[in-house]
Amino acid sequence: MEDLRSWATAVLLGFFSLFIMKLFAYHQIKPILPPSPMAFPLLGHLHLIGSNVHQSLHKLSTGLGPLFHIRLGSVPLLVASDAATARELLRDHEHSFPDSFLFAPYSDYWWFMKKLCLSELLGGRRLVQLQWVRQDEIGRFLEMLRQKAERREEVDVGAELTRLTNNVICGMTMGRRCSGTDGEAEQVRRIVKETMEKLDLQHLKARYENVHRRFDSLMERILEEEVLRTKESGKIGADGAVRYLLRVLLDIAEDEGAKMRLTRDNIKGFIHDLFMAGTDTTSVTMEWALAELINNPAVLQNARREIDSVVGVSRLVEESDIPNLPFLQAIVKETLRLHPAIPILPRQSNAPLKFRGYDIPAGTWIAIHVWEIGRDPIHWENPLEFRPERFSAKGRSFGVDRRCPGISLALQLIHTTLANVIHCFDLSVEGGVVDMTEGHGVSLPKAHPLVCIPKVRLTPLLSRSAISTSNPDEASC
Ligand code: HEM
Repeated sequence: MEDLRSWATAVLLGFFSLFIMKLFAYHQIKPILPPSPMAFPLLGHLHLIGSNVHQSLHKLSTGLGPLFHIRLGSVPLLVASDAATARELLRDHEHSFPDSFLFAPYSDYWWFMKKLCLSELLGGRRLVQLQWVRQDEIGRFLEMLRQKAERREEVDVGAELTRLTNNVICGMTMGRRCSGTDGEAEQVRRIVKETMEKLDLQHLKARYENVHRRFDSLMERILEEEVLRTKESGKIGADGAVRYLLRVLLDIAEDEGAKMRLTRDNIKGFIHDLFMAGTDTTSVTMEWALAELINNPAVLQNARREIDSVVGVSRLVEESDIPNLPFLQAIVKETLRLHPAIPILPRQSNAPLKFRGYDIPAGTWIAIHVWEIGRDPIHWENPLEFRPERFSAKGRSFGVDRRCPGISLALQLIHTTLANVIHCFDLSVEGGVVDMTEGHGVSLPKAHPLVCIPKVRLTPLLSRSAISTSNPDEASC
């Protein structure tokens, strides 16, 4: 009996100490996480996320504050939705978020491609060298508007701006006009559009197979043509003509002694990423800007006055005019504030981190809520109003696009296109006011296309002869 009692006591003591140890371990290990709403098992907070992810996250931050966490299925997501939190997170923990948004994670390959991108496509010298591509495409765009105006036809401005941007990137990367009889630009445009529509926060890096396959076969055809063209015409660029990015990449792929060995898949993936990163972001920004200008005629008049006084009324606006058009630049900044082409900037932490006393596990996705930061009433007076004057004060800026290698190209194209449309046309929509509802998609498109009826304001400028389309390297296109 005595044995039984001491045995039972020992078992009880064992259970008790196990319980104490578990309790201790639980409090030791359980991370302290930022606020979070009630979650469902397995689903987590998926039920709280609608088709407009940035708006769903905005609703959540209204209740939970500027730093909260949710779980999308098994994917943990930390959301930073005010400027101070985002700045602190990016500044103090930048080394914990090494993944690049589009390209492969930081690696020798990433650095190599990024350097190449800057030296052969998006850097200052190359931008100047390929200015004629932008000028030519803007000329064609203006001419299309003129013809539509003459015929009093409607224009789907967003679709035309996407075509323009696409043709510029096509022309600058591959030295060819992709638009035209073979409709390649159209195909690229549709593929990029589908990819952008299908990407969402739960599939940040998802590449849908059929979209990929179609891009792949299109690029394969272009690569074959490029190889054939070089065989026929010898090494392009040897005579000082422009070697386009595609040619540079093919040369590296063919060079057995090259430091970085590139495969055809690398080349196709790289070009795909450039289209993905550059097309919709740029065209959607121009479309929102024009929509805002139609809805804000006083701002439009100010912009027009500025352009008329700097450029006059007898020529088109050129890239070299842009530094002298500060109000136009303010219009673009204000557009990016209210309608950021990337409303949520994603990062992923590669190591556990401590932030404001919270434990953020490794592998957590971080969402910098750019859209909400741009509408924060603490920083912006009447944040929902389109008031470019707020950027007229020197030094005021907006945007988290430090790591965007294409931003100089995008701004050149956006400023020059907008300036010329403002200068040469009056755009109006049925009913007089543009519906500004946001649609779905990563690049914050409009819910309803901007369909306008253009009217020519400065007639003599827009005959094709007035638009310089001089391609210094015409033979290679
Ligand atoms: C208004 C137009 C544009 C906006 C608002 C924009 C914005 C951004 C942003 C916010 C990022 C992410 C940066 C980060 O992760 O911190 C990015 C990345 C990138 N952008 Fe842009 N972008 C625009 C146009 C372009 C254009 C025209 C190109 C090139 C043709 C381009 C190429 C890229 C590339 C390659 C990346 C990935 C960089 C990396 O992974 O490190 N972008 N852009």
